[in-house]
Amino acid sequence: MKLLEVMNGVEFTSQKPWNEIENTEIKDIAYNSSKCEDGYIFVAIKGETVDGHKYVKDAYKRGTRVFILQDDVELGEDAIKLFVKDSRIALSNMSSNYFGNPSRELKVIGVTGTKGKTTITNYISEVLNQAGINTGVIGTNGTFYNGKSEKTVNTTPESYELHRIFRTMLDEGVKCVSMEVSSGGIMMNRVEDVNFDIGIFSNLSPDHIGPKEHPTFEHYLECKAKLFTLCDHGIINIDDKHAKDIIKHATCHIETFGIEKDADLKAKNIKYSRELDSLGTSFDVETKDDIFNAYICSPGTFSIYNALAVISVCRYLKIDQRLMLDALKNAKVKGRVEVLPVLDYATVIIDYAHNGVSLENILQTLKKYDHNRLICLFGSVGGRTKLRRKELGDVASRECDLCILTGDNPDFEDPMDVINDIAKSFEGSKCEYIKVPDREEAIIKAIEIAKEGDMIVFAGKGHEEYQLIKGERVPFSETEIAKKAAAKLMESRKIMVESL
Ligand SMILES: CC(=O)N[C@H]1[C@@H](OP(=O)(O)OP(=O)(O)OC[C@H]2O[C@@H](n3ccc(=O)[nH]c3=O)[C@H](O)[C@@H]2O)O[C@H](CO)[C@@H](O)[C@@H]1O[C@H](C)C(=O)N[C@@H](C)C(=O)N[C@H](CCC(=O)O)C(=O)O
Ligand SMILES: Nc1ncnc2c1ncn2[C@@H]1O[C@H](COP(=O)(O)OP(=O)(O)OP(=O)(O)O)[C@@H](O)[C@H]1O
Repeated sequence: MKLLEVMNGVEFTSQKPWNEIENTEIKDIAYNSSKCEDGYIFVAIKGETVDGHKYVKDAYKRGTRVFILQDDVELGEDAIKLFVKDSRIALSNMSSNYFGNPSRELKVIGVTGTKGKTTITNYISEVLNQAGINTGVIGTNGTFYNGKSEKTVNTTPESYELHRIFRTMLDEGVKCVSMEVSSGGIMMNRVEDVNFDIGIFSNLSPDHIGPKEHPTFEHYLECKAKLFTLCDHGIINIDDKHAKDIIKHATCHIETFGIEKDADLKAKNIKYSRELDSLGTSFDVETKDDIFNAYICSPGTFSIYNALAVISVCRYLKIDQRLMLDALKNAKVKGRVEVLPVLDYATVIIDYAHNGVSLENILQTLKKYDHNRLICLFGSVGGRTKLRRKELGDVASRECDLCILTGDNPDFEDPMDVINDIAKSFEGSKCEYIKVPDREEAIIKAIEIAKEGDMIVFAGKGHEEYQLIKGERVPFSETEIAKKAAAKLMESRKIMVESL
């Protein structure tokens, strides 16, 4: 490919004459020097940890001769240096060009917000696929299309990976992509050149504020709001207290959904139901010219908000209403309020809630269903802010009858130290608690102590199939452990009954 085709739309200056740049062909783009070889362009990014300009010489040694730079670096005479104002923005533009601007040929739906991104993107894909629109997903749980999957390092991949994935999906017949748009992804210009058709805002609360992330809450909000300058049609949760701020920044057409405030799509007459393998919610959806009933096999108010976002998308894309409602009825997301039908006398749920806000949401939601005790098994990640431990402990000790404090990705920290931090929240609380640092033992304990009508939540790990211990991802499946423990328990009870 010609270098100039890749640079289309990127402003740059160079130390080389135009004819030399014009005649240069390139094989590929790399933003990590270790991937560089002859024929590549190396994009030097000033990172959060290191300055990519440090690795320019390494890329040169590997045979690369074309460089995108913000600062000058001394190199051999044969190097072509293209100077840009911002390497990340240049990488985004170049990646889109290199892969043939695939997002322009796809319908791209971006979902942003503090909570609900993974759930909404996956619901959209399930519903659209069932309606016959081949839809792929990109987000925290990975990349999925046509039954294939790929792991992602970031919720919103780096621009080069993103456009590569779009290209592959497009070549394999995908028509629509439902993707999570993190504030970090927007801050790092990963989605700058994505042609979004629809943007969705779920909600906003303080998160990702700190070193290497957002300096302030306002910055976090502005990053989220930027999505609504990159899309044609914005779908906004009007009940969120920051909806107005998001709309204020938007340049796209806006449509709203909600439960409390006036909205283009409003849920009413909410009813909850509890089955062995699901916690369901039924509600009426009212628009200015229609009213219909919807059912989802997921509990609580936040699930209704997620469903309203999906219904808004389907209406915008003119999906048949019957098809949409049928698909929504069965839509499930791994590790998001996932009911494990392992015990026939108690409800066991796996959920990804790992901060105060989401744990409070799920626990308060579950309390709305008939239950005996509300039991929560949780921990908090090692080596990170102690504030999260306090938030989680405060919420769980307030909302639950019993908590099992355990390990959750302890990494290099002793899980007991994390547990002891969390336990401080239980001083003076009516909620009982036990400490079981090994998460597998904790799950077995939870299954053993379950009584008729109990509601038990394993919070924090959600879809994760590992436990992070001393820098290593050790395979770990909550589902498998719970299944085995329940089967063993049932077997021992059967033996006891038979021996009577
Ligand atoms: C702190 C942070 O955000 N880091 C992200 C960032 O890496 P970075 O800029 O820090 O990279 P760096 O390590 O400083 O290196 C700078 C440059 O030198 C290059 N390099 C480095 C070493 C070498 O030998 N050769 C070389 O060329 C690197 O490839 C890079 O281009 O850019 C990388 C590529 O886009 C990301 O993978 C990486 O995400 C890390 C893994 C991360 O944890 N990010 C989190 C904060 C994040 O982005 N989270 C959001 C979700 C949260 C939200 O809602 O905001 C997400 O979308 O995942
Ligand atoms: N709309 C929502 N509002 C509040 N909480 C939600 C919502 N949807 C899901 N949750 C809760 O938050 C947890 C994470 O949900 P989900 O993974 O969909 O959000 P996310 O935005 O992708 O989060 P993260 O950035 O942490 O990956 C769920 O397990 C559930 O407990």
